[in-house]
Amino acid sequence: MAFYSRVSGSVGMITLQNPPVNALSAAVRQGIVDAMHRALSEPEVKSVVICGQNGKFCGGADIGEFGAKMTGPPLVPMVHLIEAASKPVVAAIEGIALGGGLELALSCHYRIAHSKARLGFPEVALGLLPGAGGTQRLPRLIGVPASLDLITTGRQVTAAEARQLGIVDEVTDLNAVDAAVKFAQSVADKSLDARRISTYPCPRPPDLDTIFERAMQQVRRSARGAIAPGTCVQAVHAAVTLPYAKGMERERELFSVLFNSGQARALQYYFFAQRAVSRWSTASGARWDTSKPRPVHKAAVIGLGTMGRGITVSLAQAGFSVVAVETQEKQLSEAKQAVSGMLERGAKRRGVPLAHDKIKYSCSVQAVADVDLVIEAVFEDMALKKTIFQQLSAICKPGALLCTNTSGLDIDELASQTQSPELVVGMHFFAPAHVMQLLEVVYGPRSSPEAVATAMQMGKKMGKVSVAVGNCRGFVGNRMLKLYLEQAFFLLEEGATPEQVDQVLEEFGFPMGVFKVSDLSGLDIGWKVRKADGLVSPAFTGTSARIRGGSRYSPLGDLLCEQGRFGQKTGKGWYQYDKPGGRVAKPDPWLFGFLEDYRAQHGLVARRIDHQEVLERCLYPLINEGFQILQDGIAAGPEDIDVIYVLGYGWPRHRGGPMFYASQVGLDKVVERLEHYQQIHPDVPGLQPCRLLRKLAAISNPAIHKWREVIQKPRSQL
Ligand SMILES: CC(C)(COP(=O)(O)OP(=O)(O)OC[C@H]1O[C@@H](n2cnc3c(N)ncnc32)[C@H](O)[C@@H]1OP(=O)(O)O)[C@@H](O)C(=O)NCCC(=O)NCCSC(=O)C[C@@H](O)CCCCCCCCCCCCC(=O)O
Repeated sequence: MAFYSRVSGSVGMITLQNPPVNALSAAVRQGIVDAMHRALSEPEVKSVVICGQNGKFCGGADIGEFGAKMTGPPLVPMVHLIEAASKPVVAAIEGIALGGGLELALSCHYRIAHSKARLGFPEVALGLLPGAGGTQRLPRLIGVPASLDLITTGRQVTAAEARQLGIVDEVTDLNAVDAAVKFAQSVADKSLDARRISTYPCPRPPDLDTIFERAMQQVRRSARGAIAPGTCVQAVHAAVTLPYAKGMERERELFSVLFNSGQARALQYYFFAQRAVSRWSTASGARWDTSKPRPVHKAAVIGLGTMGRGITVSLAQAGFSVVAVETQEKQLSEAKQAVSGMLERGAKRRGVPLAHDKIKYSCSVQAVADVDLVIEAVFEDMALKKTIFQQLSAICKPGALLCTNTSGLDIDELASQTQSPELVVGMHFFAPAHVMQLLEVVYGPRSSPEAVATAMQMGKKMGKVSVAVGNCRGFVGNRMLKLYLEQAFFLLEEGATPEQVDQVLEEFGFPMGVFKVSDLSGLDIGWKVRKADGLVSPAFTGTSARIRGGSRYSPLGDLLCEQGRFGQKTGKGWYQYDKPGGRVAKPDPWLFGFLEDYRAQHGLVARRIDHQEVLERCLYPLINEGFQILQDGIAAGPEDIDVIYVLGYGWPRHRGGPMFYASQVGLDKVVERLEHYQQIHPDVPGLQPCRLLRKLAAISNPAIHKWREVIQKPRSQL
């Protein structure tokens, strides 16, 4: 709701009250409309201030209302009522003015912001455009180029930048509401003729066409199939080419297209999913709200390869004291240099002080004796990790949390090397660890709720989105990825090329197709894992070359590695590059010949494989594995999987994540297509729809938020 009061005798004060972000729910809109009418009708009131409770002006329209039938006064007439008011209205912006919140502020005649406030139009990230006049008022106020930047990217600006752009009239370090009240008194009798933004002419720079062409090209390049950014450009175009009223009609039309799109549904689902994962639970019932994290002041990182360096930077930037350990002298000095460079670049980019003094380097594991938490980040080698965990258990102080950055090894096996297995959890960072937002927090059967809570909180402090997952090979992300990679290899055996498969996946919205990603991360990584698993051996020849454990296996990746083709780093992989370390992937005629010979050798006949098959074969087995993961209780809900895939694996956000995508395709359709492919490839177990998927499909596609009711309670793991 919105609360009306009178201050200093002549100022009507409207306070938005809808915690936590004062979103413009039906009740808030009704409250504002009622309060405006009251303020306008009271003769003693000479001016009005609009502010938000608890230091937050307004987080915009209530996204939770978008799925249901709209009630209450609509937003557009509400902002028109404010702008048309005969008494000056001043917005007192504290904390945030986002989306509809900024539109509300733009309908006021003046805007006073606190210096710590952030302003912006994040609608594009929800698959929308500012639909309450934002696309028409902002260009009139600050011009087309700056408006295009803010509206198409969703970039939020500080109060200082907002002042520079002309969005706010004054910035204060003091109480913004008090400042707004004083300001409102000072303008009480001033004419409002020049204060109604909708009456301003929209500036028309001479190179207008070029500006819009460039904006369109820019959004096409970065949007990867998302429709909202381009539609935002069209809406801003209307502000320049149409009178205000017509521009508003066009904004409404374009908003309606986006509002009713699947992409908006996906992005809004994702918005809530990303927040839902912080309310974690484990298979045994440990929960975020009943588990207390331990205090962590000092942390250690063991192993300063690429991952260890990124984790060190991330910890130091989050304010933790870090002991960074690398036993090889040469590696240690290289790491010091690399970490310094990363910190300097980070400080410059984020405008924060350097965090060099947070880090102490050592080449002895003994240096971690007094830390509260250790993150082991050595090679993916179980024997080595076990030795380190034995050492850590002996060296670390009682109660220290022992974490591993393994990307898929058994947490419990590592825990069993220590005296306190309840203090062992996985903290699986994604490369580059100081940049990527995702953290999989992996609990083993013996990890304590307190240990999980501590790792989850550490992740949050490091600016990560932490997702709690159970212990299994590959955890959630890499376990599902295995099925995706496997199908990509099979498609090559059957006649596809890496370019074809990658193109289909990139058109779907992945930033890079599976083969380009493989070249980037290095083919040798998977090869080492397969070798350790006993899948690579000269013994597998003839008819057994393409079978492991009774199931179909493609040795294509192994064969490339045997040729020294490890991807970008060697200048050759699934593609060729102009030099080792080169970045631009080019089709490689050698590979086509290699694939032909391979097929001939194994009696495979290449066939034409269409776009749809590539997509379904790559995505549906991955999705099916996601259902298996839910069935096994490894992830608590579909949101966990979707967040992992969007933040860790480049799944296009406007498709919501693999589980949301499946819900949109229709679970019965996914089952039907998997069964179809399984009939053709009976030797591929990943094509067999799992029990949970079949069960959900059979009860006619329940909405994704209902799936948890169907997922059976798995057996206790803690
Ligand atoms: C605000 C934040 C920056 C705060 O971040 P912080 O980290 O502090 O906290 P959290 O992110 O964890 O959030 C806390 C809590 O609050 C929930 N929440 C946040 N914002 C909203 C919101 N806007 N609505 C609802 N709930 C919100 C959040 O979910 C958390 O709760 P949870 O229980 O999930 O943990 C940060 O939260 C943030 O960035 N928020 C999003 C801000 C945003 O995107 N704002 C824009 C919203 S969209 C909008 O404003 C649209 C407008 O332009 C105009 C729309 C016109 C409307 C017309 C509607 C007509 C409909 C019919 C049309 C039909 C068309 C046709 O068919 O013709």
